[in-house]
Amino acid sequence: MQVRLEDGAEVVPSDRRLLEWVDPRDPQRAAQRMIKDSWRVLRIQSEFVSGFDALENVAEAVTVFGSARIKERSPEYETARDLGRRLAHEGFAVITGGGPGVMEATNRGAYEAGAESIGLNIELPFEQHSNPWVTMSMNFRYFFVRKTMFVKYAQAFVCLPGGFGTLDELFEALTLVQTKKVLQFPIVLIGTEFWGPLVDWLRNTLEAEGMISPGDIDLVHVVETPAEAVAIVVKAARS
Ligand SMILES: C/C(=C\CNc1ncnc2c1ncn2[C@@H]1O[C@H](COP(=O)(O)O)[C@@H](O)[C@H]1O)CO
Repeated sequence: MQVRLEDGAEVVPSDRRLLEWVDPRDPQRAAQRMIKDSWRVLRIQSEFVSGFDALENVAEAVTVFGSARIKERSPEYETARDLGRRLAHEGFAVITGGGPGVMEATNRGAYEAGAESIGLNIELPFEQHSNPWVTMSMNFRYFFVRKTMFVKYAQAFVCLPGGFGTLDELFEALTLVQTKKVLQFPIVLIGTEFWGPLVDWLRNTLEAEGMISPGDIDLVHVVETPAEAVAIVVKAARS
């Protein structure tokens, strides 16, 4: 499943091939299609099978999201590393996207503390390696298959500051909890200054305009430190 760069060219990831629209009126494009979408389902199925098989014996785990762009030795990196370490000390495995930044730092903290440290990587159009701080690594072709694993094998989500990827993962989790697809699943955001304005907007705009129910906001816990985040996760998991 590894993505390679061929002569510097971008490799087309499987997700893009699946999502691109092929105009059936254009015989040339239709003929160029390497496999039909219907047969692509078998590849998707095999990715679910290998994910379920690899992860079925994971004990209590917490999935951590956050920016792929923060650098080693930055305060944000050290916060994520501290989070990984603290989760490990409480007996949790950590699951991340397996990439750089927050993912690497969290895996590193857990790894250094002797816990199971799982990286669920994703095929991207540019070369992508798993960070080295994992005890188990998988590389997924499809975002939606990988996201299923993030939720299914975790007892909670913790989000550190991040960009589109982190927001996507956060709001997917929120929707699943709001619609009761998953139960008893704490979602904790670390960083009051970073997340505060977003939560204010959720309250003052979404809730005020009736786009979410009163109480939906309570699905997210905003805290300042990894210690506070871990306390929430532990309380929920042990209750
Ligand atoms: C852009 C950079 C690296 C990309 N590599 C990634 N590897 C694995 N997972 C990733 C990567 N980029 C995004 N993700 C997922 O989204 C979240 C972070 O995205 P954000 O936009 O940075 O917030 C993260 O939790 C991953 O699951 C830098 O070299």
